[in-house]
Amino acid sequence: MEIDKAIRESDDRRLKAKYNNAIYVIQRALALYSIEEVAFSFNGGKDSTVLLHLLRAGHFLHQVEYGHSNGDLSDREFTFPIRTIYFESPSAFPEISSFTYETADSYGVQLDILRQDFKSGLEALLKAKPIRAIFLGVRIGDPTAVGQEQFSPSSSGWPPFMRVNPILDWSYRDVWAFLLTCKVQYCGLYDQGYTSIGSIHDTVPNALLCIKDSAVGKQKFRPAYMLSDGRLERAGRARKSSLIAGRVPAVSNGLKCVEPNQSSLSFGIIEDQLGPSLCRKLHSIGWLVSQIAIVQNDVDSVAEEVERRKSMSDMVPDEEYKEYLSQLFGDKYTGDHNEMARLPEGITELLQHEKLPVPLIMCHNVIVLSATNVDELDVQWDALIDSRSTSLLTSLGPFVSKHLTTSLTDIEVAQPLSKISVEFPDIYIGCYRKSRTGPLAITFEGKDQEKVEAAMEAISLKLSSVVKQISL
Ligand SMILES: Cc1cc2nc3c(=O)[nH]c(=O)nc-3n(C[C@H](O)[C@H](O)[C@H](O)COP(=O)(O)O)c2cc1C
Ligand SMILES: Nc1ncnc2c1ncn2[C@@H]1O[C@H](COP(=O)(O)OP(=O)(O)OP(=O)(O)O)[C@@H](O)[C@H]1O
Ligand SMILES: [Mg+2]
Repeated sequence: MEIDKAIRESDDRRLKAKYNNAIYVIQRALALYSIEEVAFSFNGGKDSTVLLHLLRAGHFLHQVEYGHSNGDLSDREFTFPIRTIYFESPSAFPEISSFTYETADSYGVQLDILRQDFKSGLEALLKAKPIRAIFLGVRIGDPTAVGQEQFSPSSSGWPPFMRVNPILDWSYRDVWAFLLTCKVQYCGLYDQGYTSIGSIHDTVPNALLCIKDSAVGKQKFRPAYMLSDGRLERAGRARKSSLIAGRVPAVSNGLKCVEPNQSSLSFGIIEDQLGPSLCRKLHSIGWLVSQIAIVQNDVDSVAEEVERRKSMSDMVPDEEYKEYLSQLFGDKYTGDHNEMARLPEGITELLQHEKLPVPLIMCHNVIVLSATNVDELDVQWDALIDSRSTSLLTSLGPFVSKHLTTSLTDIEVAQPLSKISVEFPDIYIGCYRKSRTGPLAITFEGKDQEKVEAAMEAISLKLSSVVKQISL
């Protein structure tokens, strides 16, 4: 089986682990349900293309395991036995529709075409067929994945069936690693900068892949697999709603910051001022920021990112917060603002302060700051520090920083520095050069002043012995 062989021969250990897990889920589903009771929801997108090939491999391995095949069958002799449904829509990209049909043809997939909306189509299908489980190419970053597991019953209000999500835990990189390793065809739109494909009305190529072709003066895009930050996969998809513009700009659990993309921050149209400002503030009270994430400014994207950082449940309307908003907006308080009152379920505290028109939100170890500019951030930060009601902020002492400069080259300082960083594991050592030929500045940061000074002395000694060796 060519897919199984390609993965086994690859030396990408992460991909192998993801593949094995997905195959395990598929095989469990095939053991739990008969072949007539399962269906595959295929739409020609990259995730469902991955799933198609996983299902081909999973079914093949299942057959071998149960002794129905000796494993010698050529893949093309194999008719794909799982009922496959495609919800065809007039607003689908023609490239996606034709890829879906062509792929089905190539792999012996019999397509059941449904032309209703998802819910009505599934209701009709489940009445007519004994289907009990449906395979979907949903992944954890998708807005619809929130709260789902690899086996998740359909939601209430939907006909009853089991949603089986074998690639739920796959990242954007995993998807591309699989498609490229297995050398399978995918829809050509992904080579034109599309990174996630919805309808023709809400999808454009991902601006992060744009290359300006100066000769012709028109835009060109790199292929989807070149997008380095998979979290921005949906940057080419229009937002479902613009209900909460300006809300929830910064979330920090002490080590990570999430910043919704305001006014196309992520496209470089405006300069990010909140991120650096918040980093400085966190640093001043002893926190290190290890990551800043920029996400779309909508409820789903923020919830997903928070979910990734700290497992937290769905966004639900919060009455107390709604009350604050209605006081703030008075008569202008509309349905849209109701959306703004959606907070993560399991919220632990609303942090009130006289200087804040609306309280800050704290959920477990995540603090949500709702500033839209640096001035507002200052006010919210002061209120947060002032209240000191969170142990997140109180337990840490500030950093002590020292630095020295040297005219030695990077290569000459590399070895002494790595020795010192082993000797002083709790001191953060960094290097930077303001210009390529200028002196190298070495910074030392830590909570214990004596240790910072000891590390600096130790490196000075080591560097001066390098200088002596050079001058000898
Ligand atoms: C086979 C299948 C099963 C689905 N099951 C559910 C479900 O149980 N609950 C739900 O809220 N949406 C379900 N959906 C809808 C998807 O979550 C859908 O992608 C989402 O509502 C957004 O669709 P849109 O982006 O096309 O508007 C299902 C869709 C498909 C194709
Ligand atoms: N029109 C459709 N017909 C059948 N299944 C669908 C349809 N739209 C979505 N699905 C199912 O939902 C899954 C998730 O859709 P989603 O759009 O997130 O992924 P994709 O289309 O496979 O890839 P991409 O994120 O690149 O668009 C699909 O993999 C597929 O299983
Ligand atoms: Mg899609």
